[in-house]
Amino acid sequence: MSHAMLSSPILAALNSGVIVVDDEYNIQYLNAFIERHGNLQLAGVLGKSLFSVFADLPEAWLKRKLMSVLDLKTPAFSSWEQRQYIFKLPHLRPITSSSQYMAQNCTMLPLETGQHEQPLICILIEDATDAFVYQQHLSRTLIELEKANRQDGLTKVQNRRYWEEQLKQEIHRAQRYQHSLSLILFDLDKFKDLNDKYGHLGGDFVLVELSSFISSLLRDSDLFGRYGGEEFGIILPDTGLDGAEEVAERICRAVADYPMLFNQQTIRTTLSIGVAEFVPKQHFLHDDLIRCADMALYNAKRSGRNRVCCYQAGETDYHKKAN
Ligand SMILES: Nc1nc2c(ncn2[C@@H]2O[C@H](COP(=O)(O)OP(=O)(O)OP(=O)(O)O)[C@@H](O)[C@H]2O)c(=O)[nH]1
Repeated sequence: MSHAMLSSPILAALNSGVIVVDDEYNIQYLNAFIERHGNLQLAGVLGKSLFSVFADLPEAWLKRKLMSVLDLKTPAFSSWEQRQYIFKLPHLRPITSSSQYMAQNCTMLPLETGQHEQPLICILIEDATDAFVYQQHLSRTLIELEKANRQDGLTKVQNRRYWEEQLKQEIHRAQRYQHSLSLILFDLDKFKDLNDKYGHLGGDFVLVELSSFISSLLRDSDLFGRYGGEEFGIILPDTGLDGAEEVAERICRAVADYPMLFNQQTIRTTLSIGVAEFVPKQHFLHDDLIRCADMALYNAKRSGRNRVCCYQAGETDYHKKAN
């Protein structure tokens, strides 16, 4: 293949990279695109090893690829999805991306040469940075959407739908592996009065503040969700009734002692908390566990609020809700 053909104006003007190497990986040609992005001149690298000119190439991998192109006389490919880039070339876009390097689709082609001429391989480098950045945005958006789908919009703890799904899964796990599992349900005391006194924004502020404060008191493995207006649930995997009661007592005391500053006013509130333990028996569903914790919660309301009540086995009905 003549050098004149390799340096045709079309190759020079191409908006993709072209590098030609021989069977010893020495550079026989590279076009203006590579000169520009790689900050080098063809004259300065002609005949030099590809691997000495481009430091950081995945040498063993690329040699294997190029060898197979020569041996099989068929093209080989590498897409940015498999390997973000082969040649460490900076991209020239004023865009924000997690990478400063050009994402690339590369094609390695065997070039037809005369029988007695040295075999050549052409490496085509297509700039795929736009696709890479678009894909990054898309993945980030999907992660955010997925998170939003699980979160309560106001308090950022799990929303009811997701939290109940978690409870079903944890019950399934506890059944299967005979693990203990407990549930805490709590409700803010006299929240209606708080709303009346500080306005709905004050009420919202308290829900957000307490959610964040209570989250900080829990283990990473505990699952905290908003069950309804001012009612929340915490699933405690691998925790029996005594352990759950201890956690509930700690939360109850910490919240009662937690002053919240809203519009230069200090707000204090308390919780009524019900605790129930999962009973590993057949047909015990997540609804049953919620019902047991709910009974205990209403007992806590009934017996004066700002306290923890545990569900006692055998209780079968709600005590009347306190006024
Ligand atoms: N600010 C605010 N208030 C809410 C929200 N969801 C529910 N509420 C209010 O919470 C109050 C709950 O009142 P009740 O069910 O009577 O209970 P309570 O006043 O807390 O009294 P006890 O539970 O018996 O201690 C209602 O006034 C609801 O409007 C919310 O997202 N933001």
